Amino acid sequence: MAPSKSRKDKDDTNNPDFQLNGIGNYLFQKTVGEGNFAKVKLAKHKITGAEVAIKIIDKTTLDEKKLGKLYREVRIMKLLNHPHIVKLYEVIETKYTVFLVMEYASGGELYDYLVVHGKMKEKEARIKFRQILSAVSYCHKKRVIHRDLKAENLLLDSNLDIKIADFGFSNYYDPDGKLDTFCGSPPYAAPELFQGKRYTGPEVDVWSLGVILYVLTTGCLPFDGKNLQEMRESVCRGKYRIPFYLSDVCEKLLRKFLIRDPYKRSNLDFLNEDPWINDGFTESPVARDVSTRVYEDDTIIKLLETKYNIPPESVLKSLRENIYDDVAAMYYLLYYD
Ligand SMILES: CC1(C)C(=O)N([C@H]2C=Cc3c(O)cccc32)c2nc(Nc3ccccc3)ncc21
Repeated sequence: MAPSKSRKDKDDTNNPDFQLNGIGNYLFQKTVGEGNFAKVKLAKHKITGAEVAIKIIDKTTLDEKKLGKLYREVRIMKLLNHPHIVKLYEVIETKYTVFLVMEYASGGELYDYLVVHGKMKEKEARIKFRQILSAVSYCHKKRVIHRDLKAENLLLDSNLDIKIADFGFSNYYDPDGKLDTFCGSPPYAAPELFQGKRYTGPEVDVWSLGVILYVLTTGCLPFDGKNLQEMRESVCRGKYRIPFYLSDVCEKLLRKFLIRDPYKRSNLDFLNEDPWINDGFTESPVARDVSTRVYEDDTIIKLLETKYNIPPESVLKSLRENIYDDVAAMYYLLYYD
């Protein structure tokens, strides 16, 4: 941590970038979130007026290992392009700071939504849960696991649709390999993580999804404890109360997620025929790849050229070469507007 100055203000760092009122084509508006290495500000794109959220990471506070994790998070965010995952628009890096310009989810955390509105009816929970499953299944197909799925990381946009955020704990996984980093938040962590066992990857997200389904439909956590030891015992015992109002099909679905044996709780394919998941829908949320949104949309490229004098070839170059620069950001901001 950079030596703190005598001033007691929030920006307790020597990093000059933290005193800015904007960066690139963006003007900061207000702080939306604050962590120990990063700050997230709501910002406005000067040219299109679009609202974005900019995650500002102070590199001077990161050691080699944490810096490596940051660049891995950015690489993974660049890979992901799904309607229910927060979109990365632009990456701006200075000597001291990384600015991740991302989609702003104006509805805030699903966690806060549940605190305010209480548990969801199964019909509403199904819609939200299908969105979450579609996004997580998309990640798993790209060999990416999130590892910190929880109600606090599930954001809502202005239509109250799900936007999965915070891939800070995410990683690639090898279907034949093993990972051993204990990640995530205890109430959502799979038993094998508490037991320090190595794991493949998707199965730890599958457990967290079971906890999320329980939280959506009951407004409570299935496993709880007043300290980590009690929490661990509760999770490893794997017993949780089923409220009377929960439907049989929902109870059966919970049982498919909250299986203590990681080898039985393998991946999300079991959802294709699940009656609760597919009630009222013709297609499973994990069936096919709904995610790749159409890119190189001619109308947007034309608009960028006529209204903003951006040559089409430079837009296509940035999009095709996965360069998250100001040109790509213009395209995304107009495309998602
Ligand atoms: C850039 C990105 C993805 C991000 O890192 N955060 C932070 C910041 C606060 C926070 C949180 O409270 C939970 C998860 C992620 C985050 C974002 N927060 C939002 N909206 C929001 C709006 C009102 C309250 C909370 C979040 N949109 C996009 C992001």
